[in-house]
Amino acid sequence: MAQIRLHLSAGKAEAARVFSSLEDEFEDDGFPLANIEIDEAQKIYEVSVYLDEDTADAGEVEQRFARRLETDGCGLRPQREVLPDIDWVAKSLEGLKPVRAGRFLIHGRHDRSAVRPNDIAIEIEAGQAFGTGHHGTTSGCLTMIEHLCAARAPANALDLGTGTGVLAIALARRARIPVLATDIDPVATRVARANARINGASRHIRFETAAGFHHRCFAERDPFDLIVANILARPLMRMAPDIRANLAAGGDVVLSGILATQRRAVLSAFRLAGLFHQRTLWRGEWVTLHLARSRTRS
Ligand SMILES: C[S@@+](CC[C@H](N)C(=O)[O-])C[C@H]1O[C@@H](n2cnc3c(N)ncnc32)[C@H](O)[C@@H]1O
Repeated sequence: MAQIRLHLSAGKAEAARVFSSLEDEFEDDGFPLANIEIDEAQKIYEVSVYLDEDTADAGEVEQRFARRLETDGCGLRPQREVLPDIDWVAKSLEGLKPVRAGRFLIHGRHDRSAVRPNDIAIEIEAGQAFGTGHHGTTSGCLTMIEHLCAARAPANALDLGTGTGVLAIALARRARIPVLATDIDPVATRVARANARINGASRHIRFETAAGFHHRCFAERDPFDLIVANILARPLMRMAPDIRANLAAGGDVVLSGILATQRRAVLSAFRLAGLFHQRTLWRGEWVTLHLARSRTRS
């Protein structure tokens, strides 16, 4: 349904006074009001009231708006704009188009039709946890997982900081191996567990809430031949010795959540821990790193 916006522009103090007067006038009617700075340099503000085009008494509302301005608006004249009818649900989903990374297609429920025959499709709804595939760190990890799985199949993986569980699900679906997926945030662990169920990956993945490596599940499941951790540079650097200690001989590590400017510092911290750079993927300002226990593997 189209909306009508009645609006006027004024200086800061005048706009605040008009806005407060309109709040008094319309507070019982529930019409949305806004007072937004539209010109920072000249300190010009725009005060608006929004009403649906089919509001029964739209004409009367417009007259009340104009009357208020006559008394409290120093003769300011309102303007009227009809806003086009927008499908807000479709609009909000536009930013969440399916994401491809290697063979993986990460998509929401509304985009099941985008799945092609050879895709490994993972359905994730944007919600309470991080990891819809749209962020460069997640897509970097997915691409790196695809690359590693194609080169040498891992047998026992860890997804540290699982968020929505997207990387754990990708590993389970791609390599059909046991995955331990942990997160410091119990909400994320719950969301990830539900996502694994939706994506038919539950039987491969064990989810635990844990800060770093502080949980007995690591001792029960290590050593891992693939550790994926998309967290942030500083916590990753702190955890470098633990990551190394939980990695099997010949194992691989994929790290992300690292800004390009932090890449050298992260590589140094992990070199000190005995893990060596193999490859970097660049996604905008973010990098995803592949490290291994040997200097020489590709
Ligand atoms: C950037 S998100 C990554 C989510 C998902 N793995 C992805 O790639 O999209 C980082 C996740 O790590 C979790 N996290 C942060 N610090 C952690 C820690 N010390 N131990 C475990 N999880 C942690 C956060 O709660 C968050 O869910």
